[in-house]
Amino acid sequence: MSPIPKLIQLSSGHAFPTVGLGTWEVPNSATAKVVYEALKTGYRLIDCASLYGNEAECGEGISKWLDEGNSREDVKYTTKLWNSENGYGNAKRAIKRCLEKVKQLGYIDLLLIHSPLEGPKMRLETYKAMQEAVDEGLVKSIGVSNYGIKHIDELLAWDGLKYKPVVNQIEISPWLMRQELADACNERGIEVEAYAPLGHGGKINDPTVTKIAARKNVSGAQVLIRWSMQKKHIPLPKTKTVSRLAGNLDVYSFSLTEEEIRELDHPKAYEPTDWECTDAP
Ligand SMILES: NC(=O)C1=CN([C@@H]2O[C@H](COP(=O)(O)OP(=O)(O)OC[C@H]3O[C@@H](n4cnc5c(N)ncnc54)[C@H](OP(=O)(O)O)[C@@H]3O)[C@@H](O)[C@H]2O)C=CC1
Ligand SMILES: O=C1Nc2ccccc2C1=O
Repeated sequence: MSPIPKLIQLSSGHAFPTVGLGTWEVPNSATAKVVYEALKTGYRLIDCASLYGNEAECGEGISKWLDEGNSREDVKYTTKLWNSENGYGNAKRAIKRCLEKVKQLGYIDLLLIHSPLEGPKMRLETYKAMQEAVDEGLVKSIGVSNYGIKHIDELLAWDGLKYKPVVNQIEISPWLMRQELADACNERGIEVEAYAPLGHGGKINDPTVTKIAARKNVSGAQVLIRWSMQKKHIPLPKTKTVSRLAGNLDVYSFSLTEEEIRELDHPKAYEPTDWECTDAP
């Protein structure tokens, strides 16, 4: 297969890394160091959310790396508006709060609506505030998370749409393939970001994963991250363990065969590890 590039271009025109670091449940006391070490290791995408409570610490880790002479354009920082931050005025205030937490960065690269759960009116009002944040230069690109096809099509059909969502961040792994949703995103020019690509850590020691990992002389985590990349997702593996960072990013120099991909695929499985709201009304 042809090599997977380190960067792709989003529909907003901005470059975006093909693997990122998840930061959910990274303790506040560890976040700045993990993020800084991740950037030194070569990560260029940090995924956070107002829900996670460690936005300021992510900003601290990124700033430390920038202070060493690195370029702001080379790192992408994502955050997400939580359900309670939906609604036009509410979202406007929340966006300011998000930016205030990482003010050294100057802007947010990618802002997502965390879920569709608040219903059609709130979803579109929130998105209106997000679009205005792009116009105000607070945010570079906007997108959605946990959206099903009907939520995406609602947004694409909205007469107020000015900036298409660049990504849909959803849980996808070999045990939750969501092929129809992923295909629909791709057909609409929306990149799929894969959260919980390691099954929240629970699939790293799966027997098939372990067998393939041994054959390739890589770790189980690397096999799962590479599976995600070969499905054209942008995986967001999380680790709070500095010694695991390098391995989880060392996923560009080997590839899985079509046969190995087939062995890993579980198209009939349905094993979400977090929440499920792609089917919300
Ligand atoms: N938009 C949304 O609704 C959601 C978004 N997300 C995003 O996706 C990210 C990733 O998902 P997450 O649920 O955290 O789960 P992951 O699938 O990334 O798994 C993380 C777990 O795997 C462990 N792990 C990581 N690397 C290795 C390794 N090389 N060897 C052994 N164990 C390893 C981690 O342990 P340790 O940390 O102890 O090293 C942790 O327990 C989140 O952090 C968040 O940024 C996640 C859920 C929902
Ligand atoms: O990373 C996350 N873990 C979660 C668990 C429940 C709801 C949202 C999330 C996240 O965004």
